Amino acid sequence: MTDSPLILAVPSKGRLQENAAAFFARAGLVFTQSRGARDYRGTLAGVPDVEVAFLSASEIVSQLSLGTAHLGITGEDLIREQIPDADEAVELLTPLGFGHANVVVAVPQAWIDVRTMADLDEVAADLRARHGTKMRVATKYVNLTRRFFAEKGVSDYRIVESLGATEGAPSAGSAELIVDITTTGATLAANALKILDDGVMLRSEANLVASARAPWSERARAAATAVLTRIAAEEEARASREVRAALDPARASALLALAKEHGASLPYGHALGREVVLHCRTAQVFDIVAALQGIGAQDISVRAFDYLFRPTNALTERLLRRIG
Ligand SMILES: Nc1ncnc2c1ncn2[C@@H]1O[C@H](COP(=O)(O)OP(=O)(O)OP(=O)(O)O)[C@@H](O)[C@H]1O
Ligand SMILES: O=P(O)(O)OC[C@H]1O[C@H](OP(=O)(O)OP(=O)(O)O)[C@H](O)[C@@H]1O
Ligand SMILES: [Mg+2]
Repeated sequence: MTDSPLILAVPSKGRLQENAAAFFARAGLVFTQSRGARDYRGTLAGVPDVEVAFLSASEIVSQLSLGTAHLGITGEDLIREQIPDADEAVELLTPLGFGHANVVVAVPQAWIDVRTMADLDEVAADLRARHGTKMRVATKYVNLTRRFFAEKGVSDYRIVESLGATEGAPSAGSAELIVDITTTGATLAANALKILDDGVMLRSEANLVASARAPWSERARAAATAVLTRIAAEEEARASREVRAALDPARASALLALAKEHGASLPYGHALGREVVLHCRTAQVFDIVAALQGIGAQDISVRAFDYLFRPTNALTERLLRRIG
């Protein structure tokens, strides 16, 4: 255990799979499934001490929670639903910009007077009075639903656990309303359901998640640092540009002021003769070019990077802060 490798859990199916593989590929991290396609374990080409586990998004959450995986990619909705003490068990290192979906409370469109969570109290009272039954909520997000309904002060209801086709429950007569995940809203619309005005329980997306309970051996830490450093260097590269120009060395102080004003850096110094090299935020490029022209710079070029390695990065720092 003291020398265990890093276990990296990645989605093997479903919506997150392709995006997750593309995310690692961008950072030059390529999975190899050594013993054929039916093998649900793999490695990362060129990165030692990493074992890749191919699992469902929900299984990834279980393993992060138990500490049988160190790092994983999964949806925040599943983290919040499946781990009661999520903030103790895991650290969300960074949202990944894909797998966006909202967990929502939806009711039949035909309920024209029901618009907010508070209106559900009346629905519940009405059901009780007329039929002597409890209002039923179909969902697989049992824990998120209990927490959210309690926060909103709605208590007179019963959960009907649903493992698929949740949106069909109201028309099938197995529940009055639902809690489910939605992206485009097409499935809700197809089932004549509407989201309550204050019924968005969680805005979820895929996250890179670290387990606080996994055995973080020296080997696992070093491997995680190698992986996170590459991911961070690729993100930093996309957010940055290099600007080069020819500039009269006598304009050095104007150059320093320009760099400061635009939040750019002069990584190789500002007194190297006529050639100047700036690193800046991608969004600042054209402002900086104009400013450089303004102080007499010539032959200005702008380049993108594949990777940009800084002395430290937010991902590694966040992990190390958490696991000590
Ligand atoms: N429109 C969407 N519907 C469902 N999940 C989505 C959607 N968009 C993104 N996700 C994210 O993807 C995660 C996994 O969902 P997905 O349906 O791909 O998994 P799955 O492997 O099919 O699991 P299951 O069989 O339990 O649905 C969700 O928990 C959520 O975080
Ligand atoms: O808002 P939309 O874009 O219509 O997406 C929402 C639907 O997608 C998911 O189902 P999925 O296709 O994953 O099938 P599943 O329920 O079997 O997982 C989810 O459970 C919703 O039913
Ligand atoms: Mg699904």
